[in-house]
Amino acid sequence: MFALPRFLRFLRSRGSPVPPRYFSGAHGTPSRPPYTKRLRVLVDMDGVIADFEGGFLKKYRAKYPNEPYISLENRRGFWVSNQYGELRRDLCEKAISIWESKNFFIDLEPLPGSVAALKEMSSMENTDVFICTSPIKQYSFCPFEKYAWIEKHLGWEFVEQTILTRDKTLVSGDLLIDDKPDILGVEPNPTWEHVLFTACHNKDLPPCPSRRRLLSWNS
Ligand SMILES: O=c1ccn([C@@H]2O[C@H](COP(=O)(O)O)[C@@H](O)[C@H]2O)c(=O)[nH]1
Ligand SMILES: [Mg+2]
Repeated sequence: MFALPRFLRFLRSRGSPVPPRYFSGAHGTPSRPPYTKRLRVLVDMDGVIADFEGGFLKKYRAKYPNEPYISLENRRGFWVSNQYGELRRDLCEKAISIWESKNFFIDLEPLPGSVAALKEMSSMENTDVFICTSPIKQYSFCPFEKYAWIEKHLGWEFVEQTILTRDKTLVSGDLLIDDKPDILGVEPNPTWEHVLFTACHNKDLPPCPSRRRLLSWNS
């Protein structure tokens, strides 16, 4: 399990220079002196840099003060709507209504340390950082607000680095930092290695020796 400083050292070790014969452009000309292979890090948004779970619970309790709720301590499983539906069938729709509402995504708080960590990673030599996030299908507000959130908290330059996709397996990268335990799509062999970001809903999953975990953005 990584804490942030060790994770940053790991990134530095992954972004090491490679000899020119392994990395050249057209006609054998060097593509990017001094012959380095750049490390491409894909970073998820909800549950990794934006506090989706905390923002959801706050707005759910404000909208439905008399309904039962699930504390963050007791959250299990990636899908909030499923766990609320198991609590009581109609609560599934009530949960969905929260993130389908205007201002849900723009109002999310950054997770502690996430903004500084993204800026630090993107300033590292030979490292490209992209935000890779799945918008909800009810698209009235979510895609716009995700871009607006990124500009607000990370700056305009990160908007250029943003990928909105419902299928992350189609995006190429070296690492994908994501809180979802199973990232599936049409591509059975994505190029990236999934680093599981610890969140309230996945904290109790048994350790998996083949998968790295990042504990948080704080050291
Ligand atoms: O119960 C839920 C919980 C989350 N969502 C939405 O899924 C995506 C998750 O995106 P990631 O890029 O994997 O973080 C996000 O848009 C949530 O709003 C959901 O639909 N149901
Ligand atoms: Mg996520």
